[in-house]
Amino acid sequence: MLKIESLVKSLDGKKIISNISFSLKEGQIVGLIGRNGAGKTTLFRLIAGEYLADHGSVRIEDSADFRSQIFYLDAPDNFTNAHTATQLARIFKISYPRIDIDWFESLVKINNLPLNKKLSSMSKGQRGLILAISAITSKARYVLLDEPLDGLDLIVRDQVKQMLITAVSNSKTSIMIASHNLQELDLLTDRIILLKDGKIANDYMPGEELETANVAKLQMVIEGELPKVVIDSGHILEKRGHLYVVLFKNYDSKLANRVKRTKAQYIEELAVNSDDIFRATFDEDYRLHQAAAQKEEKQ
Ligand SMILES: Nc1ncnc2c1ncn2[C@@H]1O[C@H](COP(=O)(O)OP(=O)(O)OP(=O)(O)O)[C@@H](O)[C@H]1O
Repeated sequence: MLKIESLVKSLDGKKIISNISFSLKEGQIVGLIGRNGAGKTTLFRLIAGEYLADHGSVRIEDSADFRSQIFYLDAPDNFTNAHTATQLARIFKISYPRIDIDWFESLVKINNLPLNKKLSSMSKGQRGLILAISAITSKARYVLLDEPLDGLDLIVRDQVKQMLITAVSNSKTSIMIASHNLQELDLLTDRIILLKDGKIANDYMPGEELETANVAKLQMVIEGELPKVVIDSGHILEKRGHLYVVLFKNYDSKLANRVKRTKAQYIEELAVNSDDIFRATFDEDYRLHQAAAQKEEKQ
């Protein structure tokens, strides 16, 4: 198990990671989400040992061989581009001595990718596939991937996802994926960690968010004026005629009663997903933005 305990990191005098603790179990795919600049890459760099933490620790229980157990490519384009797939596998062997080069080469071939062409002359999707193949065949127990599916077409994304799922189910690998594609993460991951203000704001299993996040998504039919509770505490996600989909955070029994007492003709609770959790977590950012826009309008 990879144990992260009380990690703290400041950059340029600003606290980016502020007391983060969690463990990564074997055989899990974990999503890491947060707004731009939330500290996802910084956290990966700390876990991979590229940054020294100001405080706290990253440990792998039952292993002293730390480096070869964590696969992380920081800004992969920088060095991988200058090499062919065959060369890369041999370079990776220095850091990951257990890399299975035969398996690497067979996966490259199965995916119709060239072994002897520099990555710089491949497309983004082809490079993405080669990096996913490298991560899996490295035999590192913990794989950290920053936006691995970004910019890849649907078919390549499915191929990468298939490889990641096979890797965790066939071995003791554990994969952590930083991504802004929350819908994709909901379907791919066993667990999602949401960063806000340098801390873990939520840690949940997709599909079970409702119990942990206290967020409700209601489909409501409202004719006439919008009820005050919807304006004050809700976030309207959709409107089609009189049909509204409204998100509520901190949805406790008091708020539920206020909603029930409205003149809505029909109310139905819908399943909550990570997009909803994310919006609810950053609700104040919307409201600040709205207030600033209104102020601008008045001037
Ligand atoms: N080398 C650095 N020196 C100073 N500040 C940095 C450095 N790297 C990152 N930061 C700052 O740390 C914060 C977190 O950056 P980080 O790249 O970890 O965020 P992120 O969650 O990965 O963002 P994104 O989703 O946009 O990729 C940002 O405010 C960024 O400006």
